[in-house]
Amino acid sequence: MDSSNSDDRFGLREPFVVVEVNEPDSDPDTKPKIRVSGLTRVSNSGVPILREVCVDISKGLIVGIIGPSGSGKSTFLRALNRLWEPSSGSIFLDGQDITDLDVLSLRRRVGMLFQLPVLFEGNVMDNVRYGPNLRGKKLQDEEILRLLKLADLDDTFVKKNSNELSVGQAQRVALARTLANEPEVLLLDEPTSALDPISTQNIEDAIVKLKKEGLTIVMVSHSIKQIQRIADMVCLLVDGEIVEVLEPQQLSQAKHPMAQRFLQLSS
Ligand SMILES: Nc1ncnc2c1ncn2[C@@H]1O[C@H](COP(=O)(O)OP(=O)(O)OP(=O)(O)O)[C@@H](O)[C@H]1O
Repeated sequence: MDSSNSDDRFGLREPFVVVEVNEPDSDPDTKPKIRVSGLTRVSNSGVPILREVCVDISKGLIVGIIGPSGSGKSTFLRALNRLWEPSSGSIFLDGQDITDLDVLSLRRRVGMLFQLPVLFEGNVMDNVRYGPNLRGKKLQDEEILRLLKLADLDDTFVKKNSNELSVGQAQRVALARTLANEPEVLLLDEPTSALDPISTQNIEDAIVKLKKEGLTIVMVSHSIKQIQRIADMVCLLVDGEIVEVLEPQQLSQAKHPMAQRFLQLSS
């Protein structure tokens, strides 16, 4: 692992941080799952929100994104499935510029779970079936139950109306709905912020299980402990820049002053 800020082997501009080094033009299987290069967002009023963020994310890792409120974590995550277009910079999925992909197919491959879940009208089953239905695939009942179980919901939820659910339950249905699309990458924006400790643990277990099945997971979390429990690598985002990439157990060794302060106050 190299967390250098000055690696120019890929011709990328600084600041450049790699979660895992991959040689250029290497075998497609060892290319980064996601490459973010010079990603910049400037607000309509001219304020920089993301500043030339560069990062490689290897397949099958859980990458935690942490940082102070307003540092750009959600904005970064949303860029990965084109919920906004960058002011400059590029994002590659398996080596392909995501702007060359059809947005719907990108969002099937790169599923996102938002901080506040939004469910469609209808019952839980309708919600879980939605994505596959769009592609002409009818999910069998057993598959729906499997997805709900993975998201820590028992089969009594199948027929519940989506407007009868608590925020935590809706969040878990949203997770099952996202998984129904068989994504390759899962973007999680504080996925357990509305959950009790037992559900949190079950969802963390599910995230680790999904990783073992080969999913690449990028997760924003305010919980350092959670990141230490499940992430393989952590990107520290401060004021729109990834200032450090560390292994979770090395967080106390962060050198950036704002990162140090944030970590001290968070632990
Ligand atoms: N659509 C937008 N237009 C203008 N500014 C925005 C927009 N969305 C976000 N911002 C600003 O960009 C900055 C980063 O926001 P973002 O939500 O990405 O931060 P965050 O690190 O996820 O914060 P939190 O931890 O509080 O969720 C903030 O200053 C926010 O006010």
